[in-house]
Amino acid sequence: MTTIALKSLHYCWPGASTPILDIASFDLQSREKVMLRGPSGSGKSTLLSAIAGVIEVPQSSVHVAGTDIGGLSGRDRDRFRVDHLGLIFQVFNLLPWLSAVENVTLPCRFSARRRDKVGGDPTKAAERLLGELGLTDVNLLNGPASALSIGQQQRVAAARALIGSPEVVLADEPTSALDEEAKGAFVELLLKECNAASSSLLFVSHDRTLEKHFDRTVELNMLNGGTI
Ligand SMILES: Nc1ncnc2c1ncn2[C@@H]1O[C@H](COP(=O)(O)OP(=O)(O)OP(=O)(O)O)[C@@H](O)[C@H]1O
Repeated sequence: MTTIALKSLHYCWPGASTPILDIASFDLQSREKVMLRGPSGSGKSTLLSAIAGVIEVPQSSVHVAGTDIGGLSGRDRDRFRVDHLGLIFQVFNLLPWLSAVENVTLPCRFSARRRDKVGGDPTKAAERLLGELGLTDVNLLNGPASALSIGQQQRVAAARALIGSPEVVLADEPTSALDEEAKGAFVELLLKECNAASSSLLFVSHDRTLEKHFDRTVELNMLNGGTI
């Protein structure tokens, strides 16, 4: 089954003279784990924004988890995003005044679907996920997120993306702040948890050493119809 289906995807940032995205077609299958590579400025983050419905891409076809994103109002896109997508960014965007566990349960506060998929107490689910990702210290789990190291914040961001088993996890260079050993270990954990949640993963990275962990690698320059 296809989880992401893009057809004739074009996008030009306001004021730019050429489109940054010009993609004839791209599919991501259910449970597939794909690495997206491309030079800096080639449009990788822009592509994730189009898939997440953060930017509008008129006259393009973007289907995610069976829904035509372009057919949704802004409000429905926000609802769709929290119901069906897990997002991990380069900057982890944790709420510093909440604890690690409270950050992880946030999607369940905003999405009944994610809460139902947890099928029990979201706090317990958050603690389980954080434990799987190697965070078990109760003081860390219940203390403010502002007290966490970069590597710990990244695990919290991953658990927040995965809670309630979204169909798709989009990760934008989440390993860029980590050393070589920590990068590989984090990707392995992320893939294991995506498998457990039956989530597809589109993972942006420049790092060729991580390629071996994924089902396939897609070069944005090859997808993009000669815009670069
Ligand atoms: N909000 C925005 N407004 C206008 N132009 C933008 C905006 N965001 C990105 N761009 C432009 O779109 C192009 C692609 O940026 P994008 O961040 O998608 O690339 P990237 O491949 O993710 O880069 P990097 O690997 O450096 O993160 C760049 O030229 C950038 O300046």
